[in-house]
Amino acid sequence: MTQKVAVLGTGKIGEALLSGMIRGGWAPSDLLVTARRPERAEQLRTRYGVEAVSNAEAAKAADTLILTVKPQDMGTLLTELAPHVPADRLVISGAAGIPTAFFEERLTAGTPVVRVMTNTPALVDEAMSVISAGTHATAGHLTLTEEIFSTVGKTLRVPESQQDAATALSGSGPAYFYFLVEAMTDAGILLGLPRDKAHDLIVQAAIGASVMLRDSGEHPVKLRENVTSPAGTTINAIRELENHGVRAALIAALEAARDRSRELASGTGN
Ligand SMILES: NC(=O)C1=CN([C@@H]2O[C@H](COP(=O)(O)OP(=O)(O)OC[C@H]3O[C@@H](n4cnc5c(N)ncnc54)[C@H](OP(=O)(O)O)[C@@H]3O)[C@@H](O)[C@H]2O)C=CC1
Ligand SMILES: O=C(O)[C@@H]1CCC=N1
Repeated sequence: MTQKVAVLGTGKIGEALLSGMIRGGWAPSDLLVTARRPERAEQLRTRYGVEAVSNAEAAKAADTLILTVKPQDMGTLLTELAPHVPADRLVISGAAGIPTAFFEERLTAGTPVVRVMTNTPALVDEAMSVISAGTHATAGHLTLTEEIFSTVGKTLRVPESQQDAATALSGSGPAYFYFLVEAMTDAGILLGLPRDKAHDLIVQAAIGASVMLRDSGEHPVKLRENVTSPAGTTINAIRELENHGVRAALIAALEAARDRSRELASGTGN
């Protein structure tokens, strides 16, 4: 039986997933989208050849509903949606922080819910999508969720108790790397390089390091040691990073992201 999937609240993450599913072979006729603004609905129709419908219509017509609104908008969306969602629908949440229990409390008793934290590299099919089952989600629901999200990259199942940590590491993760690239490009400017060249040097270093991290099978410490020659240049840089507490700053930063994910659990943003 063909599965019909609806993406509700098709913003950045919803569109990244939608486009990935189409690249992955899903027929646009099996996909529905919803948007808050008519011009956004029209944009999605034109770009992807999908039907844009109301949230209520999506709930009635699709077997699987993927909710990709901001955590602060999830309560309002669920209030609108709940009367229209039969208990045999699979509901997938892509929102940070909000536990599956939040959905289960608001939807018809027994509705299967799966929580997913993906990231923006979905746009280039290099996402990491971290998946957890709610109380009523079966192995089949998890497999279907993996099928959908594997169109945009890798997937990983974790217990829901690890989702806030996963959000801090991989949901927000790309932003930390962009931040580092931005800072190191500034360093290049300080050292007298033109901005475009500094950007290219750092981005290629990041790509090379990423591929080695993924493919070499070596521990990051070993890879770093291989770059760090005795009395060489790298150890001078590493000493400054340690002097400035960069390791401690990163640990504190990810802990703060994990804490914010926990705060978002209420669906109010507070
Ligand atoms: N950005 C990221 O890197 C990641 C985000 N996430 C999660 O994904 C979710 C979406 O984030 P993101 O894509 O960045 O946010 P966006 O604001 O880009 O997308 C959310 C979309 O939902 C629409 N919307 C809000 N309420 C409704 C409604 N009632 N009916 C229909 N559409 C509605 C918004 O419309 P309008 O355009 O009018 O505001 C917007 O287009 C969040 O929950 C976030 O936690 C997860 C992983 C990574
Ligand atoms: O910053 C956020 O809240 C979202 C969730 C993970 C990445 N972006």
